Amino acid sequence: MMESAVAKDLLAIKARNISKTFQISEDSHNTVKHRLFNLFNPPKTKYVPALKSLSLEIKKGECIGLLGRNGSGKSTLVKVLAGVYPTDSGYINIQGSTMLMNLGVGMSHELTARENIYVSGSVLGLKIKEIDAIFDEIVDFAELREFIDTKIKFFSSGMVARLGFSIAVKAGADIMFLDEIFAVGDVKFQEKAIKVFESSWIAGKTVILVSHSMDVIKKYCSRAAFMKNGELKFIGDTDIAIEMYMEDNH
Ligand SMILES: Nc1ncnc2c1ncn2[C@@H]1O[C@H](COP(=O)(O)OP(=O)(O)OP(=O)(O)O)[C@@H](O)[C@H]1O
Repeated sequence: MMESAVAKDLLAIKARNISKTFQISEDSHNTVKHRLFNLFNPPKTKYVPALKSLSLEIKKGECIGLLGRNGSGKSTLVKVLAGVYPTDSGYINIQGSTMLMNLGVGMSHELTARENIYVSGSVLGLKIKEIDAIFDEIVDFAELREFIDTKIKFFSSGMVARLGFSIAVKAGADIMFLDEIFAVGDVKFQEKAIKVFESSWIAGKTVILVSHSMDVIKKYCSRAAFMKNGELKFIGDTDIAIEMYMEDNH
């Protein structure tokens, strides 16, 4: 067995041989006629192997980039590591609290901004009193005070994303999975978001950054991983990972 190169207490994430396959049922029997003629021919099940026996180690305090073409498995990987999806097989060890951020995910559109702050905070493990204490900061950061009691189904997508970002900024976690977050809000909000990202996340947390922006990956990541068809093809030097990704795009 290969021994870990890094002492266990220095690792934030250790994953060994993790796999995830999605099952999709392809129901082509949409019409009554189709159904009648296909009574004995059930819908087909398709299997999508999104992660194929993948292993990686991420050190505490690292900012690591995750590259790969659409559908290569990046979002599935961060969701599995953040505990959103179970794996089919393999082993994952996470040291610290985790938070997954992507645009608007986890928000309930039938609830108001206020209610969403409390629900999201609870999901992140905060007690009601702890949410009370950061509530105003979240609302101010998101610049959504006048809409605080509005159901978020009436928000623009940028407003929903701002709310999600602000909750993540104020609630925080040891390990942040950031899936294409730099597209949040308008330019003014983006500048504010980058400032927070640089001062409190890059400086003090473990960050896994999914981005199609090579400039962002180059600027912040000490290492990067390249994925293709559910496999981790490379993890290491950022420039090499970027080169592999660029080649895969040709
Ligand atoms: N919930 C799901 N149910 C079924 N299949 C899924 C699901 N989520 C992802 N997949 C499939 O798994 C594969 C990997 O998808 P994933 O979203 O992880 O890719 P990605 O690298 O994040 O892509 P993108 O750059 O477009 O965000 C794709 O083939 C996708 O169709």
